[in-house]
Amino acid sequence: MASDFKSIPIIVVIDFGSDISPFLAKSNDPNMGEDPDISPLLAKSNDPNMGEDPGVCQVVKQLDQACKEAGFFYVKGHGIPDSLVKNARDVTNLFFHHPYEEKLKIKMSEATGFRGYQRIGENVTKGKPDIHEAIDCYKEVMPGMYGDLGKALEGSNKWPDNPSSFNSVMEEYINLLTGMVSRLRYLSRNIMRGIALALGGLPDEFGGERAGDPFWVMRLIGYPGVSDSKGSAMLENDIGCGAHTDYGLLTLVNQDDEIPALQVKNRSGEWIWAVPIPGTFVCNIGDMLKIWSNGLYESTLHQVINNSPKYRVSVAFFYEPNFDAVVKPLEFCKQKTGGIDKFERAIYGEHLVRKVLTNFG
Ligand SMILES: N=C(N)NCCCC[C@H](N)C(=O)O
Ligand SMILES: O=C(O)CCC(=O)C(=O)O
Ligand SMILES: [Fe+2]
Repeated sequence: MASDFKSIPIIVVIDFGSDISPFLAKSNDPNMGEDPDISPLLAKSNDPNMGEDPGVCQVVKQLDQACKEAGFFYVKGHGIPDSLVKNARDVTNLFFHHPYEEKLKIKMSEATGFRGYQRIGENVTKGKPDIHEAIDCYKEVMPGMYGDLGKALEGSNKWPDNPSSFNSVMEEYINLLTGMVSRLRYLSRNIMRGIALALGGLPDEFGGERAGDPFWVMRLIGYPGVSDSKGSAMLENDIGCGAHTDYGLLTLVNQDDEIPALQVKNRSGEWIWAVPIPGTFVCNIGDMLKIWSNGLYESTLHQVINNSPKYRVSVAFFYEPNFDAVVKPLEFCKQKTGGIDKFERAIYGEHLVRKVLTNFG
C-alpha cells in the first residue's frame, strides 16, 4: 500500500555494462551519480549470491522502500546517453507539430494492430477523453504467434517519414531500453533483478517464463499546453491523461525536462508531482508486478496535467512480462502476506489487450 509520501525517491543505478550489476542507491541525493567513490559498490549480477554484496544490499533496500512507499522512483546514472534520450523527445515533438493530415498517414486502427497515431481525445480513461495525442508502438507480433491471445496486436509499427531520423532514433532507443544491444543491454532487466531481491526472491525471479522474453510497449506522447487546448470546446476536461495504473512490470518515463505534469497519488489521496529531474527516468510498477508480489508492491495511480502554456512531450517505455506469461502470486511473496492469494491469476497479454480495446472504445 502506497504511503503518505510527499516526494518520489531517487534511486541511482550505475550500469557498468556487461554482466555487472548496477545497483547502488542513495535516496534523495541527486548528485550521487557524480560521486567518484561509488565504483567499489558495484556487484556481479550473474552471481547467485549477489544479494549478499553490501553495495547491492544498499540499493535493494532503497528499491524496496521506494516500491513499498510510492511504487515510483527516479533512476539516475542509467547509462543511456543523454543525447539519445533527448533526441527521442525531440523527434516526437517535431512529428506532433506536423499538420494533422501528415499525422493521419500513420493512423492507428484495428487494422494496424492498434499501432500508430491517435489524435487528441482518442484515448479514453475512465470514460473521459484524454487531452493527449500519441504514437503507440508494440514489440512485433507475427501472425499466429500467440494464437487468439495476440491477434489484436498482430502487425509491425508505423513510423513517420518525417523527421527522417525518426525510425533510427526510436529503434536505437528501444534496443537500449529493452536490452538488445552492447554494454547497456541490461538496464531494465537489472532493475527487475534488484526488485526481485528487494521482494526477497532470487535475482532471476523475473527471468524465464515470467519475463525472460520480455514484451515491450512504447508510447510517444504529446500534451497540448493550456492555451492550445482551450480552443477545442468539445473536449470536457483538461486532464492530459486520466488516473490509471500501468499494465505490466516496469515503466520508464522519459519526460520533458522543463514542464512538471506527471502526478502520483499517495495514500492520503494527494497528488504528488513527479517533477522533472534531467538525466533520470521516472520508473513505476505495473499491474503484473502487483500480482506477482501479492500486493507487497502496488501499481500506483498516476495522471498527467499540463498546466503550462507549452506543449509537453514524454516517451513512456513499458518493460513487460512475456506476452503469454501466466501471472499469479509468487509463493515467497504469498508467505509474507498472510498465505492467501490476494489477486486472481492473469495472463499478461490478455490484460494488455483488454486494456487496449477499452482505451479505444
Ligand atoms: N500503457 C499504458 N500505461 N497506457 C496508458 C494510457 C492512458 C491510460 C489508459 N487510457 C487507461 O485507462 O488505462
Ligand atoms: O507522460 C507521462 O509522464 C506519463 C504517461 C503515462 O503515465 C502513460 O502513458 O502510461
Ligand atoms: Fe502510466
